[in-house]
Amino acid sequence: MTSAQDIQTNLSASFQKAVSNSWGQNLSGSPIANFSSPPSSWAGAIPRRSAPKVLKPFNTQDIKILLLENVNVGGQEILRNQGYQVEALKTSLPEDQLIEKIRDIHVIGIRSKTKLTERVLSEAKNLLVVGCFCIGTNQVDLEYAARHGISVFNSPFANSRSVAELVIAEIILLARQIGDRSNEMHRSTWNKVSAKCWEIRGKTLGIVGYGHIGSQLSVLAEAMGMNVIYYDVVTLMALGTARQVPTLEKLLEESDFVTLHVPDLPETRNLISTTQFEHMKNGSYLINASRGSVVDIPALIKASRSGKIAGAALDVFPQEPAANGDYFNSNLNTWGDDLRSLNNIILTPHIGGSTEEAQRAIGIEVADALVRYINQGITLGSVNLPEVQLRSLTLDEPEHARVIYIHRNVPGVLRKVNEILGDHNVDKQISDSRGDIAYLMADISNVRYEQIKDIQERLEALSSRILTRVLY
Ligand SMILES: NC(=O)c1ccc[n+]([C@@H]2O[C@H](COP(=O)([O-])OP(=O)(O)OC[C@H]3O[C@@H](n4cnc5c(N)ncnc54)[C@H](O)[C@@H]3O)[C@@H](O)[C@H]2O)c1
Ligand SMILES: O=C(O)[C@H](O)COP(=O)(O)O
Repeated sequence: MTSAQDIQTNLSASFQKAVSNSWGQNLSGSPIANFSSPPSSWAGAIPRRSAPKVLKPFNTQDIKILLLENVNVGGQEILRNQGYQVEALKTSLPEDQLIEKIRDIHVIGIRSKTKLTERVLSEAKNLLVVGCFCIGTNQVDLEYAARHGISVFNSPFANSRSVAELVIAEIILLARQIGDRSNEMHRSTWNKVSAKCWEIRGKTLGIVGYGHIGSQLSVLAEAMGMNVIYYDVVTLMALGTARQVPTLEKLLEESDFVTLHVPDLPETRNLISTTQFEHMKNGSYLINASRGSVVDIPALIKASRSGKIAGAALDVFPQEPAANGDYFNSNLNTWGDDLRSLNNIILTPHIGGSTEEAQRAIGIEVADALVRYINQGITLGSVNLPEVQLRSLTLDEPEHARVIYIHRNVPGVLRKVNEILGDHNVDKQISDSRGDIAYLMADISNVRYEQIKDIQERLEALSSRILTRVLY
């Protein structure tokens, strides 16, 4: 039988590249399964009569994963238990170091700090998949990734509750000026005041962005006796007695507390700036735990100095340091010192989602999605590729192959693909598209190793190809 090594050696230049994307190039083990003798990663592992065991493709120990920004150990364990090579770092990396590392890896796991720009991704020749171990995906060039067949996953809501709880705490802290009182006590000053300190009962909370976090917050705030209004670009069902208002201006004019829960988008940059502060009630409060780009910080400083707003809580900033340490100063940004000098401004280092519960849940959710994608090509939950799934093949189904063909969504591709696959026994096939990109998954039975090579070569030769993988 032809070995995987032999096949790789004989490949044409273009096929070499394709195989690299489907695990072969630079990997020491077999690029695709040997159908007569299964890979060592699963050979002999399962008693014949046990529940069907999902097939693992290739030698999983050949998969190189880089995890940045202190990804939770629960997630790390899931990946290590697959046999993948996992390097986990506690911080993000400067761009030059990131580029150096990303050249060699198949999978990268990041949080909100690591910027996977076109410049960085264009160096990532072997990269198949990105795991954002957080909610936000604005730090990744999703379109570039999709055009190069790199799937991106995130955890859409595992830290929503943690953020909502932080905001509830901040509403009370701001209303009672707790940050200032605590700072004074730390400097040994006793300053017992009640002027401009309020209960939150009966006050109006204005939520901008009524998604996972905003709606969760709505329920908690109402339970504490607040009136809740919200503004969102889409019409959404109100929870409890909350009420959607038609414009941002209306929300700003009615609210005692304004809290922001929108994604970072071109339309949300500086969503709250000088004009919006003018619309806010005198002596109201602003909370931002969404993205630093959403608030115009110099305008906030002005609104705070003039007494227009009575306080603010900021968890996110336009520039944030890559690691923990003494960084929040004017070396990082021009306004850091001004912010620190203001009264009743609570500053936290992007910890909205930083709880044990949230980080563990995110770690597990994203690591599971990565394993499903690496081992089975399943894109459920992908934020930039079509979501496609076929059931897992088992050891009871020998001589099967799963073909994955990511391609440009242009007319006539399916006919050409099926001319290639049609010579074989295609058990199942599914295809879906998202904008310009389409994802096809087909399970083929009674297929020999040599035939797989032929299928892969022919798919690779199609002009629509972005990436071909053959699993099992
Ligand atoms: N501080 C943290 O640690 C932390 C943690 C989690 C999430 N976040 C940030 O919070 C954001 C919101 O999270 P989520 O899970 O609630 O997101 P989500 O996608 O569930 O909800 C966002 C809502 O904002 C709305 N929206 C979009 N553009 C808008 C606009 N211009 N005006 C008004 N509404 C608009 C959307 O329609 C949606 O309902 C995330 O994108 C992320 O950037 C921060
Ligand atoms: O997008 C998110 O989930 C939050 O901003 C949290 O990001 P982090 O994982 O970097 O703390």
